[in-house]
Parts: sequence; C-alpha cells; structure tokens
Amino acid sequence: MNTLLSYMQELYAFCKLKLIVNLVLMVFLGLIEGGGVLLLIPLLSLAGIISGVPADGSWAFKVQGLFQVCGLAPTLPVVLGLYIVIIAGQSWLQRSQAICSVAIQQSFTSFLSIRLFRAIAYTRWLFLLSRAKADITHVLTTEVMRVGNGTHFFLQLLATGLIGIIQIGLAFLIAPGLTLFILGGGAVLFICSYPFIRQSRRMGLSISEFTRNLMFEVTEHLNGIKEVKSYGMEPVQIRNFATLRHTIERNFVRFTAVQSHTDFYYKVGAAVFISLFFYTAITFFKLNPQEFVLIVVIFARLWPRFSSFQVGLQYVVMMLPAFKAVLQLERCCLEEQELLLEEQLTTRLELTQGIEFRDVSFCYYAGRFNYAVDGVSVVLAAGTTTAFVGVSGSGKSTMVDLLLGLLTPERGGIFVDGRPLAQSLQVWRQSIGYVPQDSFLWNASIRANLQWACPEASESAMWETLGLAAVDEFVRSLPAGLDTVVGDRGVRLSGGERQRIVLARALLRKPSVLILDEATSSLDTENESRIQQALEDLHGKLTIVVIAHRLSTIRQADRIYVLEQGRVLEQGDYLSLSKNKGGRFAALASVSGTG
Ligand SMILES: Nc1ncnc2c1ncn2[C@@H]1O[C@H](COP(=O)(O)OP(=O)(O)OP(=O)(O)O)[C@@H](O)[C@H]1O
Repeated sequence: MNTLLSYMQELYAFCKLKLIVNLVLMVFLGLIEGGGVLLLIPLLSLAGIISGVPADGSWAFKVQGLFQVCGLAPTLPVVLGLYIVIIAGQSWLQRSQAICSVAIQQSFTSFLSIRLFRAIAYTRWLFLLSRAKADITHVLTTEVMRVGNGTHFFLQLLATGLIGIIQIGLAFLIAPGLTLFILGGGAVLFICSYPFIRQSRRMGLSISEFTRNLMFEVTEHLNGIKEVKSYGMEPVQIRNFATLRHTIERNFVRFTAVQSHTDFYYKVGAAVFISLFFYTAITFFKLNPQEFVLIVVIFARLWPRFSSFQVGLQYVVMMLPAFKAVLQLERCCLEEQELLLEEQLTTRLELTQGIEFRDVSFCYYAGRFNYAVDGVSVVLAAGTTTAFVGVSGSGKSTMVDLLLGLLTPERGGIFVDGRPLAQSLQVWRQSIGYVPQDSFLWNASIRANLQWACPEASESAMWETLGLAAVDEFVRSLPAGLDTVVGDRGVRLSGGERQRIVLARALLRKPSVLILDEATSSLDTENESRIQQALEDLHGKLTIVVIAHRLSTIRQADRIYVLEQGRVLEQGDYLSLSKNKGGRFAALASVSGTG
C-alpha cells in the first residue's frame, strides 16, 4: 500500500498538469459515452420500439426537453447525425487521451531512469564495488521498463474508474435501487477476487527476482565468455540460462492464468448478475421500457469495465515491486553520493605545491582491521615523478584510488596544494590523466575514444599524443586509421595497443597529474622504452605517479615508495634504494631482474 502511495505521489509530482489534462479528457469521454447512451431513447421511439407520450419526469421526457432546448427536432436524420458527431468526438478524445497517456508513461519512465542513472553516476566508488553490475543494469533497464508498463495500466485503471463512475452516476440517476443492487454485486466480486491481487503481488516479486538473476547470468556469461569457451563450459552456462528462462516463462504463464481466472470469474459473475438483474428489474423494480433499455445498455458496457479494472489492478500490483526496487537503489545511491552535483565540470586545477597523504588509512570492510593502506604519510611534490612499488596486494592500487578520490580515507587526509582533496573532487578529477591496469576503451572509433576525454581536441593534437604514446604508427597502419572501431572494451586490439591508446587519451587532456597504474605492463621492450622516453620528456612539466611491477620503468622516478601490507616500508630514489642490499626494494629488483 505504501509503495502504491509513493508511486502515485511520484507520478503526480512529476506530471501534475499532464495528469490533470488526462483526467479531464477521461471525464469528457465518460460524459460523451453517457450522451451516446441517452440517444438510444429517441432512436427507440423513432424505430417504433417504444411508443406513447413520455411520462413527466421520465428520462424520455428529459431527453425530449434537451432536444427542445437545443432547438432540434428528434427526427431520424438529426438523431443519427448527433450519433455520428458523438462517435467522432469520442474517437477524437480517445485518440488524444491515448497519446496523452503514452506521453505520461514514456516521460515518467525517462524521468525515473535518468534520475536513477544520475544517482548511480555520482555514487561512491566503494558502493559500486559492493554491488553487482548486473543488479544495477537490471534495475535501470528491466525494472524501470516494468514501471513504465505498469504506468500504462495505472492510467488505464484511472480511465476505467473515472468513466465507470460517470456511467454508474448516470445509471444511478435513472434507476438508483437497481444500480445499488448491481454495484453491491460488483463489490462482492471485487472482494472475492482479492486473493488474485495478492497472488499478482507475489508474482511481481518473483518476476523481479528471476529477471535479475537472468540479467546476472547474461552479464556474467558475456564478461567471462573467453574463459567459458576456453574451459569448454558452454553446456553448463546454457543449462543455467535455460533453467532461469524457464522459471520466468512459468511465472508469466502463471500470471496469465491468474488473469484468465479473474476474467472467467467475472464472466460467470456477469452471467449470474445478468440473470439476477433481469429477474429483479422485472419482478421488483418495475422499470419502464426506456429506463430498462438504458440500464441494460449501461451495465452491458460497464461490466467488462469491472473486469478490466480488476486486470489493470493486478498489473499495477505486479509492477509495484519493480518500482520499489528502483526507489531502493536510488535511495542507496543518494545516501552514498560523493560529489557536489552543481560543481563546474570545466574548471581545472594547476598543481603548484603538490599532493600530501597525511597519516592515511583505508579499509575496504568497515570495522575490520586488515587495512589496505595503513597510516601512510607521503608527499608527491608538483612536477616530480613518484613511483609506488611492492608485491601484489601491498596496497598500490588502493593508494591510486585514494588519490583519484574514488576512495575516502578512513583516517587521515589527502591534501592537494594544501586543500583537502574532498573539497574539490570534481575539479581535481578534471585535472588528472589516468591509465588503469585494465585499460578501458568504448566500443567506438579511436577518434571517438580520444574525443570522449577531450571533445575539443584537434586532429593534429590527437596524432601528437598518439605519437607520445608510441601508437601513432600502429593507428596509421589501420585501414580506417583514426576511424577504426576498437570493439567491446577495445577487444579488437592487443593489450599493448589498447594500453597505449588509453595513455594517448590521458595525455590528450593535458593533465596536471598523470597516473599510470601498471600502464606499461603489456608493452614489449621497444614500446616500453618509447613510452619511457615520452615520460622523461614530460618530466618536470607535470606531476607523474607510477605504479610498476617492472622496476626498469621507474629508474627516473624522483621518489620511490616501497609498500608492504599497506605501509611504506622504504623510500628514496632508485639508486639509493638499490644500494640497500638487505632492503625490500633490492629484493624486488633482483626478482624482477633489474637490480
Ligand atoms: N574491492 C576490494 N574489496 C575488498 N578488498 C580489496 C578490494 N580491492 C583490493 N582489496 C584488498 O586490499 C589490499 C590491497 O589491494 P591493492 O589492489 O591495492 O593491491 P596492489 O598492490 O595494487 O596489488 P596488485 O599489484 O596485485 O594490483 C589487498 O589485500 C586486496 O585483497
């Protein structure tokens, strides 16, 4: 019930005016339909089915009065002409109302998904790390779409309800006793069908769960498709997928069965009530022929509305778990927002003094004591090259993520030119060029990938940075050159080519700080030394932070920090650290063959 209320509040807050217009159109539709029914009276008289002078106060008398007020004679051409006008008006209104409903449905769906996407985009990295990507994709696509479909049914429900109320009102004016009697029957049926609504809610929940699992299965399968193929695990994957798909299939069939039950239930109910109706109308209510015909026509039209109201209600109830999932994810993301959204994206920061880590500690799991970074105090002076080295798991990437502001220190602080990093996060990130371990490219052309980071970059600037990253010759050799499409995550390129293009993309932004996290790990010796040369050329012009397993790449670093279990074990330049033969760095250097 609460979810339904918050859904209605959200919908109303989003499109008050459109919703009101839609409701007004529905009321008009109801009135016009009622008018069409009343036209039956002169038609029946003209056809000679009903004869005689209408009794004072009867509906035939009132309709006759209405014709007189409008200065029209109820002749056959006039009545039929009016009938055509009413049908044309009704169809036109129906068309406008249908367009208005779809506009509401679509714009509400867009509004919800854009708002959610925005909340996700600005949420903390650590929160995103804790959620499966497939879950987020599922809510952002399937669940939002289900809310959109549910909105369609909700608007239909409103239309059915409003038009129904108007027709019931008309029926009540014609024959109050009989109308109450029939409504009582409808209410009994509605109460008896409550279990179907609860069943729909349960099904809505399980559809949410199974479609999420399906999305998870598909995403995971595609992420790990190379491994799946190389392990020959296709049959297992297909079996898992088929199991999930069949479960969803069964759920939808069950939902349709519930709906058909409702339909069946209402049809049988209709037969019982029609019999009761005729019996009571003829035996107890003693209606005159005009009123009898009008009531029959009104309820013949109204009864299917009862049934479609019920079915619409089931759809809306089935949608509610999807709406709840959308709200829940959005609320979690908003609780974990990291940036001031209104911050300017265009400003950049020119580093003048440097970056300071002051007694920084960070733990991935709150409340645990296995710190990934533990009491680190380091200074990265502006214009220098700093390297972090250490065995796997020593905390190097966590240091980079802290520096990027993706992670927030649990203790201590990071200062950029003396200001806390958290105060100017967005501006800070605008000033960084970052080449991660698993370099990512969009499934687009090399040009588009470069322009993504720097939309205003000229072609010559692109070639210049491609040259700096030692990848210009390779790009020139491609048949479509800069316009070559690189495939999913750059899958059509080798690891080294991908890494160099990502490096070019980072340099194209002319960053104040360049961060390379194992950026040369996939390169051959020749290309590595070209990049080495490029970094040496950049030395002093910008602040460079390097993480490297291959210690040959950090020979020129001004300062090297050796990390172990999240702590700084040693620090110095390459030469001084190598000379300390019993030290950790010397041991690492001898293992990597660069000592
Ligand atoms: N997302 C995460 N959730 C939980 N623990 C993590 C996460 N990422 C890293 N860790 C843990 O934090 C510690 C430091 O990891 P980090 O990735 O910073 O090391 P690293 O020195 O960069 O390793 P590598 O050289 O293998 O990339 C490790 O013990 C690791 O298991």
